[in-house]
Amino acid sequence: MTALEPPARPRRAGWATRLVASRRFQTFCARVPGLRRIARRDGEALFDLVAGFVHSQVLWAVVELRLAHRLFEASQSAEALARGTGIPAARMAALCDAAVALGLFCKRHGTYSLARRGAAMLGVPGLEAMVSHHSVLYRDLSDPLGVLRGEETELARFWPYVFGAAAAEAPDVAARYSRLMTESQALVAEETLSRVDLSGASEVLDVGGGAGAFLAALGARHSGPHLHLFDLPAVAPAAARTFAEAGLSARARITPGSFRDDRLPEGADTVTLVRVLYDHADETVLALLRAVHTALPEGGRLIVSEPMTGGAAPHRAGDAYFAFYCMAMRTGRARSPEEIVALLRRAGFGRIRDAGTTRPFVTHVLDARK
Ligand SMILES: C[S@@+](CC[C@H](N)C(=O)[O-])C[C@H]1O[C@@H](n2cnc3c(N)ncnc32)[C@H](O)[C@@H]1O
Repeated sequence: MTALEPPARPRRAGWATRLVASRRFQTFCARVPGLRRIARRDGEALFDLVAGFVHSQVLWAVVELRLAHRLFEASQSAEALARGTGIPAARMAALCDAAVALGLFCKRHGTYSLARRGAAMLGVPGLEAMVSHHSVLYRDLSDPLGVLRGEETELARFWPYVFGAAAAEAPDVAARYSRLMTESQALVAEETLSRVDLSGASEVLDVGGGAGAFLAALGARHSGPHLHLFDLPAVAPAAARTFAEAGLSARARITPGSFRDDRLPEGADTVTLVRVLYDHADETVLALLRAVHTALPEGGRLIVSEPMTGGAAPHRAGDAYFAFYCMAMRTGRARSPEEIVALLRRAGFGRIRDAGTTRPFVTHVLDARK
């Protein structure tokens, strides 16, 4: 249910649901061809849910030991891969077999090589860094009820700005989270810029723009727009480096500040909020959207890009992953496009277009006009 939908009246489970849930019916299905196939598929899907956490840990171990990189260099035996890891060869073989089963590696005559999916993993910018930092989320999710009840989490400390600008003052902490965001930004920028055309913008203000990766991608794609980044003071030096390295310093400027405490700079005809809203509570988001509305000229444009939930039709990426990730961060939440549209309307935005996504696990884009 989204915040906009009235709740449906509670109904008792229908006869079909009660039938499928009965042990006798399941036993019957296992014997009847046709039904047997459906029952087996359901069984496999349920088992995948049961085993999902273990699959993630296998992936985490593969990333941590850089096995995909080593197999990219040359196919190898488990003995060779085990050397220097402190893991016995037989256990390394078990890990590699698990990676074969998950479609990451291939195995031939006891030698392992990269499967297509394992190779693709190396080609996805930021994926390995994302997997690595998930150890923090997994520790929190070892007590999912605690996360659901809103108890303290380790992940919230990983992203200290969720507690306000002052919490994110340490440059090393800001550098750590900015690096992770920068590495994963390439796909987000690619998806966002394929959904909306920003070539005609005169100045784009990226609020919460982090280390500048989104503006750098925008600047590389379109030569017209001036680039303006707004983020916390601890993050600004990394953005300056990004622009210098991309040869964009002459087109780019940076305003350090907090959107909780400071006015947003004016002058941009387009504002972007990329992976910012889901970190914050509704009141903070509404205040930020109102501030963006004030900063924009009449007809100005706001692009919101971040992973969203499915609303009336929950989906795996938004509802079973990002919603729980945000919950573990404690302050924000993943929202459906409809919920963000409602907040945009309350902030004064009129024409709003859902620019959609082809990859909901990367981002989803909304395009609004003042
Ligand atoms: C999840 S990161 C996204 C960074 C970048 N937009 C991206 O997608 O890679 C959220 C960003 O919002 C910034 N941020 C959080 N609170 C802020 C505040 N009060 N004022 C300005 N920026 C803030 C953080 O420093 C961080 O760079």
